[in-house]
Amino acid sequence: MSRHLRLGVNIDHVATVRNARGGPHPDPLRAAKLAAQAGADGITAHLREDRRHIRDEDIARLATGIDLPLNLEMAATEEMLAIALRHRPHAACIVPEKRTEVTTEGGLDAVGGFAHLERFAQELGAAGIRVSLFVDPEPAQLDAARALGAPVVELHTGAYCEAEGAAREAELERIVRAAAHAEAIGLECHAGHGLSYETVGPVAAIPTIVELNIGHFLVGEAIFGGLYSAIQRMRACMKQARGIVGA
Ligand SMILES: CC(=O)[C@@H](O)[C@H](O)COP(=O)(O)O
Ligand SMILES: NCC(=O)COP(=O)(O)O
Repeated sequence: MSRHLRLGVNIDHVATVRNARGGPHPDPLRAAKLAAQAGADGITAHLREDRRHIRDEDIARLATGIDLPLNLEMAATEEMLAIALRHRPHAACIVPEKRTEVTTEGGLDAVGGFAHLERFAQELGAAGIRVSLFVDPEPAQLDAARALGAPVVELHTGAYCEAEGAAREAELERIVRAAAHAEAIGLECHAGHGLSYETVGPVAAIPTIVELNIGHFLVGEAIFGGLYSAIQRMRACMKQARGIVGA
């Protein structure tokens, strides 16, 4: 196993704060550059169809303005496919979207949506973009991702983070099993959604997970101690869980 666990910092909610006043501040690109200085391995941005946070011009600026790999989260729509093909991010993570949801409520249904997703996975992959599917930790979903030719899955950790006590342990067990299944069938395994200092450790300790994407909690913590320090503390939690000395 690779002991280094990559941290992708999701800067969506910097844009949420910016959009509250309609001006340019705070700038997600500036946040992305700061995240790089603080030790992020990548930047994640979700261009929602309703543009509630990240906007088209943010993706254009991130695609050329940062030295880190950009992971574009996108719904499987023609509009988003065209944007991804125009900007050619390092990776594209296909996510489900419901217009009225407060946040991404669950994973993509790669089994039921197989026929629809096939062309998106194929066209993104053919353009040299690393395709990832954001799925619930269910083996059948991983099998479908594999059959679609996606090299990567990102396991939705929202249910684990929201649960408490025995229910959280059960959700963690689902993630552990799914991560093992991902490795068994040759998929690179990422995880994310809702992770915090409190919840990150057990997920970071799963040896077959190689990347975590974390956003909302870090941006929230930035209010109290700054983004740089929030990222560094998250990084330390991840290293500690991975057994890296000096965390
Ligand atoms: C897919 C995912 O987990 C993130 O992109 C997250 O959804 C971003 O925040 P919102 O769900 O609030 O848009
Ligand atoms: N794909 C998950 C992600 O990018 C970050 O989710 P969150 O930490 O903002 O909930």
